[in-house]
Amino acid sequence: MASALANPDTSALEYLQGIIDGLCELSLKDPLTGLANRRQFLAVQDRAIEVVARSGEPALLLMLDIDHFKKVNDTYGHPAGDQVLQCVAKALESCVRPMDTVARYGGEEFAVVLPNCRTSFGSMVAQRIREAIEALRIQISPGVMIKVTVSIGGAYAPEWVRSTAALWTERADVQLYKAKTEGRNRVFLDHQQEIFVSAEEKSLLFGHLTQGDPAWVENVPSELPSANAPGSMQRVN
Ligand SMILES: Nc1nc2c(ncn2[C@@H]2O[C@H](COP(=O)(O)OP(=O)(O)OP(=O)(O)O)[C@@H](O)[C@H]2O)c(=O)[nH]1
Repeated sequence: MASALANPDTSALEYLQGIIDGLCELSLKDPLTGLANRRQFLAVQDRAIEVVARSGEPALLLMLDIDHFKKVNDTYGHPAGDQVLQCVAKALESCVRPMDTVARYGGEEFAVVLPNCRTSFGSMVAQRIREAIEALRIQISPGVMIKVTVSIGGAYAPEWVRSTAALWTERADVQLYKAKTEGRNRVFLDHQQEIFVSAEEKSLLFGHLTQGDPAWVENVPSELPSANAPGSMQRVN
């Protein structure tokens, strides 16, 4: 955008395009790390859920949180903390495929959406990320090198339930919480093989059935258990 503004020969159309590109960049990227911001992350997550529902290809969501990050800020200062966030962001990007999306979820928390990630690879990928961060040596000032670790929680998008992004994130967050409470610098994945349907998900299911969506009629078992308390988990089959 800056170059478009600086060049007096730039046509009005190019100038406008520059502004639009700049605004898109601002609205989708985290300014500190250059990663996708939460807005873009949510869009990517929604797309991944659609693909999983249509193709059945498993998609993995990893939620990562830097361990004891407050200590980094308190000991070395906020700019050093920012530097750590930037280094971790770069390392995360180098660990995944171009088709995967690394996002800054907020503060010292990151998220990675991995479409088409076979369930047998999930732990391997997450451990590789954990090890890569542990191996980082971050120079925050001349002669001062620090290292950090991350805790990681992951969950696969349910394959036939058109789940919501919020519920998917919640399941990964439960695993992240486990990783934190079990000692940090570790990975926990939701290996739930059976499909559980919350009351909220069930209302989505019924919604589609009443609209007569044939894809849903094909996939839904003939007997669905009745919903009890709101938010209670129900097993289907
Ligand atoms: N430097 C910097 N710090 C940030 C930023 N966003 C959030 N933080 C800091 O991140 C820290 C998060 O601390 P806590 O939530 O206590 O978590 P923690 O110290 O990592 O501890 P655990 O997560 O339990 O391992 C706080 O000190 C925030 O100020 C940022 O953009 N830059």
